[in-house]
Amino acid sequence: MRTAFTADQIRGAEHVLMARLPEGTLMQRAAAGLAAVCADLLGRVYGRRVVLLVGSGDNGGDALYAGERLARRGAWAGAVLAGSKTHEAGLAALRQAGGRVVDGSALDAADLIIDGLVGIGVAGALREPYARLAEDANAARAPIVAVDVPSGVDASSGRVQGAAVRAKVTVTMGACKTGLLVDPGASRTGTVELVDIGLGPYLPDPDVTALTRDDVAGLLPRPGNESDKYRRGVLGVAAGSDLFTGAAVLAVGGALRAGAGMVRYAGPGAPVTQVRSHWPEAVVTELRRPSIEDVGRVQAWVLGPGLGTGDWAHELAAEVLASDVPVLIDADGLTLVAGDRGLLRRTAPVLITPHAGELARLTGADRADIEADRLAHARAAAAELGVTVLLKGSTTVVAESAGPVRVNATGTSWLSTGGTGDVLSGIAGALLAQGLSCYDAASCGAYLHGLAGRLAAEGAPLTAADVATSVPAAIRAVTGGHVR
Ligand SMILES: NC(=O)C1=CN([C@@H]2O[C@H](COP(=O)(O)OP(=O)(O)OC[C@H]3O[C@@H](n4cnc5c(N)ncnc54)[C@H](O)[C@@H]3O)[C@@H](O)[C@H]2O)[C@@H](O)CC1
Ligand SMILES: Nc1ncnc2c1ncn2[C@@H]1O[C@H](COP(=O)(O)OP(=O)(O)O)[C@@H](O)[C@H]1O
Ligand SMILES: [K+]
Repeated sequence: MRTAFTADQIRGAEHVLMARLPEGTLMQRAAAGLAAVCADLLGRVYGRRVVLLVGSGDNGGDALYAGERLARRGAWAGAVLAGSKTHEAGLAALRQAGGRVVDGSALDAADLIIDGLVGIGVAGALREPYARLAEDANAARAPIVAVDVPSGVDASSGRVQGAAVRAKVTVTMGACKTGLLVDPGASRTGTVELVDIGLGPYLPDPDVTALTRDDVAGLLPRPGNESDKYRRGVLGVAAGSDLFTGAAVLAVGGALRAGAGMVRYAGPGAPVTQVRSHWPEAVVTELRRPSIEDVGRVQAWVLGPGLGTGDWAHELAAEVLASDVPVLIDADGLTLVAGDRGLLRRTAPVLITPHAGELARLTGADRADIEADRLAHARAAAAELGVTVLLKGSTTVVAESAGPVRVNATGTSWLSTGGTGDVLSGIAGALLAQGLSCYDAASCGAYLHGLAGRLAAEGAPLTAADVATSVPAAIRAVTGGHVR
């Protein structure tokens, strides 16, 4: 499990550790790790031009001491001093090693730029001259190594409020910061390299986690020798309408590929015809009235993709939500719930899978605000509605009212095409039906969906149906595909 922490959590741990060590020890550990990553990136250090962007805090100190180390190995090291004050001991060390103070024009001829403007001590958007220096560094041809976090990215949320450095590598000290895993910050971060400064024993429970391949392999249900289709878990899918037939086909497809023992599809005539012709494996009930009475037993429901939002859909949603099994609510199901919160009053678990626009409809928050601070909004919605929230988008996050938020890192922007969300609801629904909790079904579902997207795309456009087709390959990639 990967873990990440807020700036406050890191500061708290650093405080305890620092009290036990001689002054300056942590900064030297940080600078040594930073210089090693820079040297790797440069290949040859001797004679290369390294420009340090140095802010007024300890982040600038890290950069100066790393510059000192590179200068001792023969690099040309020039520090641009951006703040009203400078880490004096660090600057003296740099000078001692042959480094110098330069102005921003040195960025143009740099082979490598070290961003030590600000780290976890920053509040709000970058001020001048930091903001302009961040933009000049982005415009230069040299790669940027960010110290701790790319300056301009909020370490605790991933929020970017103005100019921000776009790093090739972020060398983060002690532990990963939440903002490095969540967009928009994550897309400024490049590769994350963690430098161990001995913080581990002093860290609290993480703010966010990200499942690794091994975690997912451990969580995914597999049929045992005694399994049959009912014991593996039957998923009901209430989706599709005469207007939207594709959503039903895609949700059922995602569910079948993700290992449901059986999928029972329930809907009106037009999607029924489509689901039957695409998926002979599904057991289909054509609904003449909005009732699930004749559908048969299921262990979980997916409710909403393409369902419509009229009275018929509302009645069907009420019936599904009156059942005593977990329900995943997506798409039109979310619009229905937004108009009638009372539908959520139930004792069995609920997993909602909105994109930012759907969450905005549910909570009244502004869509742009949700995209700017996904974690806070997902957490708040989970607490307010009493459900598990999987918030889709460039970074998918899974939140419950308490505990760490799970962030998914497997996605690809090729997934931003119509219908891929319907496939995700089928995948996560199938995992719910197989007995995973909402939290695990959502986070494993997002992991497999993202990976299936990557496998389907291979750097070119994909369709939602391609994503469903690639789910078994994604599962094989996760589990090692043992033949039993
Ligand atoms: N505390 C520790 O034990 C360690 C800290 N380390 C480094 O220290 C960093 C934190 O250092 P600091 O707490 O000094 O904070 P930073 O260096 O991150 O930033 C604080 C400075 O930035 C200025 N500032 C704040 N908001 C700004 C804005 N919007 N625009 C421009 N300037 C702004 C402040 O006036 C202050 O001088 C970490 O990110 C890490 O790089 C490492 O040396 C490892 C050990
Ligand atoms: N830029 C992106 N990077 C990674 N994944 C993305 C991106 N944009 C969208 N996605 C993913 O694609 C899917 C789109 O779902 P959704 O918005 O519900 O579309 P639809 O309703 O058409 O199915 C979600 O899983 C989302 O996380
Ligand atoms: K930085």
